[in-house]
Amino acid sequence: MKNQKPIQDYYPDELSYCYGCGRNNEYGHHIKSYWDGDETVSHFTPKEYHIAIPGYVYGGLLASLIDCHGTGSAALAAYKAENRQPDTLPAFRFVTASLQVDFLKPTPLGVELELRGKIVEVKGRKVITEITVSANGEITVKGKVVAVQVPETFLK
Ligand SMILES: CCCCCCCC(=O)SCCNC(=O)CCNC(=O)[C@H](O)C(C)(C)COP(=O)(O)OP(=O)(O)OC[C@H]1O[C@@H](n2cnc3c(N)ncnc32)[C@H](O)[C@@H]1OP(=O)(O)O
Repeated sequence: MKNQKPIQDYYPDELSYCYGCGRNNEYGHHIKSYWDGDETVSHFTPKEYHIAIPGYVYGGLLASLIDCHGTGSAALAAYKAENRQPDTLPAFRFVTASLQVDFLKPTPLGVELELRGKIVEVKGRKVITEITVSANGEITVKGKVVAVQVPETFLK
């Protein structure tokens, strides 16, 4: 992970406005995803206004983190499957087809969260990942993301 550029920093400017991961969205979360061995990793510290009930993180935010770490992990996995670097062409860009989230325990506010992704399947235009969210070393949320390469028709 050291000295690695996050996959989102390879997205072109016009695809970098996503609320979850777009570096050009001043209101967004700016999620960054990296390889850590065979897993992907991302860190995020919720703000105090990302609150559900006092002391705990809002579930919609947690789903959003899983969503964008999932699509970022999908892009990382697609390059790896072709043994290519992320600055090579053709570029892999993914959108979310399906997002499943299980909230196992309340997620405490005020600490850094760690997201870890496992690549479950890389098949054709589709990548499936399983993502966990941990707080204080304990998994509080699990998710599954089906990401599909952005069709040409999506890009205006
Ligand atoms: C680059 C910066 C991106 C940042 C992204 C951030 C994350 C987001 O929030 S993206 C926004 C939310 N997502 C969307 O708006 C997507 C809307 N949906 C779509 O555009 C389309 O349904 C799309 C592109 C996902 C899939 O359509 P299409 O390209 O026709 O896929 P299609 O050929 O039918 O299916 C491809 C594979 O995906 C699977 N798949 C498609 N949809 C789903 C689904 N909902 N659930 C499970 N699997 C699915 C298919 O079964 C198929 O798998 P297989 O190859 O094994 O048969």
